[in-house]
Parts: sequence; C-alpha cells; structure tokens
Amino acid sequence: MGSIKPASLGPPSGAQALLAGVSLTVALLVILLVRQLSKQRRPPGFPPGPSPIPVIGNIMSLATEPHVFLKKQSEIHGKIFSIDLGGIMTVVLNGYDCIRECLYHQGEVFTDRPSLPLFQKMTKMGGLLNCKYSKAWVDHRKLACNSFRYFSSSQRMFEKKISEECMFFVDAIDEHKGKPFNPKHLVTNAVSNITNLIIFGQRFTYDDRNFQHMIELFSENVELAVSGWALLYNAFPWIEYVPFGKHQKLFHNAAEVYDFLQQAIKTFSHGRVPHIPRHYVDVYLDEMELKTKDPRSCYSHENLIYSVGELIIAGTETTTNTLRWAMLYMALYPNIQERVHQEIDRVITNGRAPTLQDKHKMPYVEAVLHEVLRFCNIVPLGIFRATSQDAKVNGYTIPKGTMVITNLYSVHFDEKYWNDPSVFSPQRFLDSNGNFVRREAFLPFSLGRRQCLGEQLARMEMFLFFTTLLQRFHLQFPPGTVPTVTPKLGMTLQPKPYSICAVRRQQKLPRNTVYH
Ligand code: HEM
Repeated sequence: MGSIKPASLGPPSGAQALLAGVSLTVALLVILLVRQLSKQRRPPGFPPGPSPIPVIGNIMSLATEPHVFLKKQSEIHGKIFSIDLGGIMTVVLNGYDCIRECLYHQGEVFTDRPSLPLFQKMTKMGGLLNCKYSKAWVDHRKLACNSFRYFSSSQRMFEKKISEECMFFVDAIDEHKGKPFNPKHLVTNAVSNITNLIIFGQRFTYDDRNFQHMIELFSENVELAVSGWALLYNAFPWIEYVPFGKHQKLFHNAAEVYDFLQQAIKTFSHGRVPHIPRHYVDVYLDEMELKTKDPRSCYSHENLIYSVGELIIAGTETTTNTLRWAMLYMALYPNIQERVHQEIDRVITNGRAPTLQDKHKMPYVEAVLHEVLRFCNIVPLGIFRATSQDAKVNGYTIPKGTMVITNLYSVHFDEKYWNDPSVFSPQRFLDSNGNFVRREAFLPFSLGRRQCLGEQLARMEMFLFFTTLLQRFHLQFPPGTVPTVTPKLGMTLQPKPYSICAVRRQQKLPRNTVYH
C-alpha cells in the first residue's frame, strides 16, 4: 500500500508559493508605508507648511526653481515653515531677519550639516564642507582657513599670481579675435587655477584634458546633487540598487573625480620636506603626521581627498558662475558696461594691469559685482544645514538633527530691504555721491560659523578678473542674438551656455603688461 503524505507537510505547490510570496511582499509594503507615513508627520510645535503628497512629500514641487517656490510658500506659511522631502521633515528659513536670527544669533544651534544618505555615500560626513559639526570640522576648517590666509592674502606675491592668470585668461580670449565663443571653459579653468595654486602650488594649462574632464564631472555633480533623483535617494537610499537614474551618474562621477584627486595629491606632494609646506596638501600632510599618535585625530588620506575636492569645487563653481553672469549682464546692459569702462580708464591709466589697490577707487565696479551676486543668487539655497540641538524660533520648536534650508535668494529679494528687487541695478550699492555703500541684507556668502571660508579670495578674484577683462574688451552678443537669463538649476545657479564676442577696445595697451 502506497503511503499518502498529508498535503500540509509536502512541498508547497507553485500557486501556494506564489500566494505566500505575494502576501509577504504586501505585508512588507504595508509596514514600509506605515513607517514612511509616520515619518511624514510634523512633530508637535514644528513650523507649518504645504501639504505633502503621501510617500514623496513635496519633492516634486522643487523640480523647477525651488528657491522661487520656497519664497512663494513663505508668503503663505510665514518666514519659517517646513516641507517634507519624502519623510525628511525640513525647515526652510526665509528673509533676512529670520536667517540672521538663526545663523547669527543662534549660530551654535544651526551649524551642523544633515546626515543625508548622499553626503554619507560621497564623503562619509568627513572632509570639510559636508562634515558634521564636530572637532573634525573645527580642525579641518581651521587648517583650511590658515592655509588660505598663509598662501594667499598674507603673501603679496599671490596677487601677482592672480594677475598672471588674468593675463593668460585675456590672452586666451584674444585668440577668438572678437568672434563668438562660449566663455564657460576658459573662465572655469582660469578661476580654478587660483584655488589650485593654493592647494597644489600649481596651475593647470587651459588644454589639460584630464583636468578639464575632472572639473566637468565635478560641475555636473553640483547640478545632480539637488536633482529629483538625488532627493529621492536621500529619502529612499535603497534606490542605490536601481541600476538607472541620475544618482548612478553622480556616484560614477564622484568615483572618477576621487581617483584623479588621489593621483594629483600623490604627484604634488612628491618631494615634500616636512614643516616647509609649499601648499595646502603639504600643510595637511604635516598636520596628519604630527597627530599620528593622537587617537582623536581626524586627519586622514581619505579626509584629505574629500577636503581637496570640496575646496576645488566650492572655489571654482561659485566664482566662475559669478563672472559668467557678470559678462552676460555687461553685454545685456551696454550703458552699465560703458560706465565700467569709464571708471577703469579713469583709475587704471597707462595700460598697467589692475591691482587690488585700485579696488577702493572703483565704487562702480564694486557696485556691479555686488549687484551680480545679489541678483544672480549663485548659491540660492546655501548649503543644507541641520540643528545641532533643540531650537526655538518664532515660537516654533525644531528638534535636534532637523535639516534646515537657508533660502538666500529670499534675502536678496526681500522687499523689506530692497526696492524693486527684480530689477538689475548696480546703483542700489551707491550713495548720492557715487560712493560704494554696504547693504545689510546681502548674504551671498551666507552667515555664521559655516559661512563661506573663501569669501576674501573670491572677492580678490572677481575684482581682478573682471577689471582685467573689461579693461581690454568690449563685450557684446553675436548680432541678432540675446541669450536667456533663465538660470540652469543646481546647487549653484549658472547661466545657460551662451556665446559672446569680446572685441578689443581701442585703448592703447602695451603688449607686455607691466606688473606693480
Ligand atoms: C562668489 C564666490 C562664492 C560664493 C557666492 C560662495 C558661497 C558660499 C555659500 C553660500 C556657502 C554656504 C555656507 C553655509 O553653510 O551657510 C559657502 C560655503 C563654503 N565655501 Fe564658498 N562661495 C564662494 C567662493 C568660495 C571660494 C573661492 C572658496 C574656496 C576656495 C569657497 C569655499 C567654501 C567652503 C569650503 C565652504 C564650506 C564651509 C564650511 O562648511 O565650513 N567658497 N560658500
């Protein structure tokens, strides 16, 4: 007699296995959904904000011009409100008063960076720019600030080096002989070389393919870092395993860039003599060696790579975009350009190269550069911050670890401080006698302990590049063309690619420029 096994003890049939699989998946999805929806609830006392879509929150609203969208929301919900980035409840600060209250008066509380999966993946929350508010950040920031001061402003030779780069730059532009060209590549390379001098003690020539490629990948990542895919990755890190999507491009670019930087650090630290540093990399390696026995030391080869990368891109992308916008606006407003030319010709006589000494005699140039920074909002949403402890602002409660967006665009378009903010007018930075006046609600470099550490360097570069360029050329668009001023979106706002003609001015300039 054949034995009969009870059905329940035998292997499941195909249909049963399928049913079990489906039930398990549904149960898992329900658990994930409940978990996600609970993350999407605003904690008690939290600032109000727009209603989120279940699961993805307000991510989709940030697809086009997020800074403009967020400013509009502040008109509905108040200067401090919150949005939901797929379960990441985020506070948005708007307007000068609110941003100053948090970043300056409560500076200590708003100095952290959020532990976003993207930052964790890219720099393990180390390096400098993305580093958590910790001893590691304090040490890295101090080291970078000291090196920048030592290798730039304290050395008079450095100004001469910037002037030399300015000459390489205008000579390269001259090669276009007044014909249309896209200035992006040249401006980027020239500006980046100033940071490269501090970091590596070297400049890269304008035809160095490897360097160009590295900068392009980096620049692409600045755009991708705030793309919908990046925001989704922060909310749902498991999409790392989805083989397509812009986040994959971001990871791929970062890996390539880090390889390049690792190689560059090796090359430029070759021949290093301890305690006689030639550049930032040498300073870092000295410090790392000095602290080898200190268990609390945060200096490492990995953090050196991250810091170098962050300094290069923070220094390049921002100043480059400012100068590209400045060129565009000069061609767009010939009357403003004419006044810039007049001031340059009045102050910088005999065709000598501009120097930083000239700056305080050139209020109009200063006003133009300030208006470009205000109007073009190079870093419109700052760099994401986080609260390092529980905070109270305007009666709201913000728990420790909350992500914070500083809408710097809303400061520069704050109607309380600016008349007709949507009009491009350098005049607003001049008094009735034509003297330059500082304006309070002007925060392109942000505020507080995390404020930009490259501000002084950026100001030097912008002035010297801009005046050297305008001293030699008249900028105009190719006949019959006017480029759009709608920006290309990313962490920074940059102009969409445009062509421009740099026509040599009639002013008599000697072939061999004199340096003072
Ligand atoms: C026009 C040029 C520039 C603009 C508009 C600009 C703007 C900014 C802004 C808005 C921040 C965010 C600060 C915050 O968290 O609130 C920042 C941070 C930073 N910037 Fe700049 N920046 C410029 C040039 C530079 C240069 C030339 C360098 C260095 C070579 C640099 C290095 C940095 C670094 C390292 C940080 C992060 C600081 C930290 O987290 O402690 N920037 N910058």
